[in-house]
Amino acid sequence: MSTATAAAAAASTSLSSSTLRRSSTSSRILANPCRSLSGRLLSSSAAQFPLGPVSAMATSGASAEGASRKNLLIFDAEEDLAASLAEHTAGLSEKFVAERGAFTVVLSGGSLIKALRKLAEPPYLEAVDWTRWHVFWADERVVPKDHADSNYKLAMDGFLSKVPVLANQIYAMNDTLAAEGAAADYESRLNQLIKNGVIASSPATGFPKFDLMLLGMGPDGHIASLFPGHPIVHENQKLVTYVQDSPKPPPERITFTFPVINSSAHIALTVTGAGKAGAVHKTLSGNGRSSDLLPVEMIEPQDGEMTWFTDKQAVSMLSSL
Ligand SMILES: O=C(O)[C@H](O)[C@@H](O)[C@H](O)[C@H](O)COP(=O)(O)O
Repeated sequence: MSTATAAAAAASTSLSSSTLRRSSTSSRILANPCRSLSGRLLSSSAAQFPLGPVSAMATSGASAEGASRKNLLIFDAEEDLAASLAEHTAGLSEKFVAERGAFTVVLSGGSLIKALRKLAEPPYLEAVDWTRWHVFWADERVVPKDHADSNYKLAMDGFLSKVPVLANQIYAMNDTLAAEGAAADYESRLNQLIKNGVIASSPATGFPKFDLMLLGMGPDGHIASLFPGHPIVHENQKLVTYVQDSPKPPPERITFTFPVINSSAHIALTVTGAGKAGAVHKTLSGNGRSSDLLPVEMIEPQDGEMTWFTDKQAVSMLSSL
C-alpha cells in the first residue's frame, strides 16, 4: 500500500465518526475522480476522503440516479494538485465529448488558472479534443477585457491562449456594458446556448447544467463573486447577477448564481494555502447554522459531483486528519 493510500485508508476510518461528516441529505461516495483519457482509474497522489455519510450503495462504487457526491483530495504539493486537476478535467472532457459532443467548462479567477497549467502540456495538449470545448466564466470583473483585473485576460494569458480552443467558443462577458447590463447580456447568451443544446439543462432544477465548474475560494469563504453576507447569495431566479460593492477589488462584478452553480454535473473547487484553513474547517466540520453559512458552505450539487482539490495547509485546521 502506498503512503498516500495508507493515509487515505487510515483517515477514512477515522472519518466515519469525525468532524468531516456533513449534515447533508445526500449519499456520498468515495470516488477517485482521476481517470486516464481512456477512462481507466489511476492512482492519485492525494489522500482522498468521502464527505458525509457513506451508504451501502456508495461503498460498492455504484452511484444513484439523482444523488450528489462530494469528495476531498489533499495533496502534499501544489505540483501534484495541478497534475490531478488536469487529469480530472481531461477525463471529464473525454466523457462529455463522447456522450454529448461538447464539453461546457466554467472558469473563475484567482490562483485556479495557474493550477490548470498542466492541461496545456503533454499529454493533454494533444489528447484533449479542444475543438469541443465551450468556455464560460462563473464570474467576471466589470473591466475591459485587456485590463489587468480581467478574469478573461487572466485565463487567456495563463491557459486559453496555449490550447486550441475555438475563439468563437470562448464566451467572455460583454465589456462594453455596465454591471447590470453585462449580467443580463451574459444570461441571455446562456439561454440561447441552452436552446440550441450547447449547454445542457438540469432535469432536477431546470437551470443550466454545466459539465464542469472550476471554482476557487477566497479566505472569507466566497466563491465566484458570491461574498459572505451579500444578498445576491439568495438569488434564486436569475442565472447571472451582479455586485457593485465587492469586498475584494475591483468592486463591480458579474457572477453565476447558486442555482446555476449547484446544477452543475461536476464542480472542482481548488483551495490552497493556510489563509483558507478557517473557511475550509467551518465548511467541512459542518457546524454552520443555516443563518450564517459561508458561500462555500452553500455549494450543494443537486445532481452532480463535487471534488475539493486542497493542500495540507488548507486543511490544517481539520482535527481528524
Ligand atoms: O474573480 C475572482 O476574484 C474569483 O473568481 C474568485 O472567486 C476567486 O476564485 C477566489 O477569490 C479565489 O482566488 P485565489 O485562489 O486567488 O485565492
